[in-house]
Amino acid sequence: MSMLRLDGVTVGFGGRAALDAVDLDVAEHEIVCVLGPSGSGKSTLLRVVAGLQRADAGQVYLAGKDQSGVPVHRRGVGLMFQDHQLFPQRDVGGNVAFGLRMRGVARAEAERKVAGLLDLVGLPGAQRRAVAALSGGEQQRVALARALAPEPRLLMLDEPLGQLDRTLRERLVVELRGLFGRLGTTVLAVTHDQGEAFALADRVVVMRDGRIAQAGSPLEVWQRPASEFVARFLGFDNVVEAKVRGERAETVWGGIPVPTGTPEGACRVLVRPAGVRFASEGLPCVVSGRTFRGDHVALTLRPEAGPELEAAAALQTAPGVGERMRVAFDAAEVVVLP
Ligand SMILES: Nc1ncnc2c1ncn2[C@@H]1O[C@H](COP(=O)(O)OP(=O)(O)OP(=O)(O)O)[C@@H](O)[C@H]1O
Repeated sequence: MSMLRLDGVTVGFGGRAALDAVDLDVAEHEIVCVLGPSGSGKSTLLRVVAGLQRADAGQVYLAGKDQSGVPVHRRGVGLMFQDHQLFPQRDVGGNVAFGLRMRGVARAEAERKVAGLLDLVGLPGAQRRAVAALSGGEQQRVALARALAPEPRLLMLDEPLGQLDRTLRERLVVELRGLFGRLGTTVLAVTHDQGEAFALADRVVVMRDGRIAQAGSPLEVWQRPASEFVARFLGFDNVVEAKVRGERAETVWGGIPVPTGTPEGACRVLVRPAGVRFASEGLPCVVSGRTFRGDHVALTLRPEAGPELEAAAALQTAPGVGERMRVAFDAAEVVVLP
């Protein structure tokens, strides 16, 4: 069943569409991450679903019911914002219990629930701790427990891990995915960090100028970016003008193999860095940059002609800046862009 459905939702600010006829379905128990550059409409999307922002056109449905005119507190959605907005004067328990007390849950029941949630987010027994004395990551967990407490049918997260350092984010993202899976929570999260989105989501939605540029599983979007915009947003910059003839695309980098059935004629072609292979014959290049990436070395190659190329090399054998080599392209890593 569809937990959330947006049908042609449009929101305009001063003649400009922050959301432009957006259609989106989120299934029950699904985790959907919305990605996109600054100003693409991600926060507006969350706000319109929460009821904090009115749609100029289109409908929002929650569990099949049109939400037009339904106020925020009656939508049954949980919200967690970037700056997690904990109440500094309340202790951890008071913060997590907030939504429960608002709903008139009895004290003993609320206390039992708070204890369970704190266990769940990895802060067992933290009820009486002062919020101000917690680390950023601990505060984030408290905010999450608070958002989960009323058992929202849809949990919405706006840059949930935004202010945390990378190591903590990478750990929390794994924990969150596990937690949502165990609870069966339906999640709509917004982030500008693609690593976070790809690690958390069952499905990613890439936005551009108020529209959905692509939606699909992390693997689909990663392997088959639907446009040059999505490809570059994901950090793939090996894009070149091409003319397809048969199973080859002629480019300034020379011939690039393309999948059988690719339409003939002009297009643009993306070669993922993994598909740029050192070869005895092929395009002559000079290494112009070299960046250590932990498990590999990212190389920038300057070819004889055309834009620079990015390649990945093994740590032990990566060439140095200034070295000359030839490269060939692997068909499996080539994507033909419309
Ligand atoms: N209350 C508002 N009044 C006027 N314009 C707004 C308002 N809220 C958003 N906008 C505009 O709508 C567009 C989309 O904004 P939105 O905050 O949804 O983008 P975003 O993708 O969440 O960006 P960011 O990643 O920077 O948070 C932007 O051009 C923004 O300036």
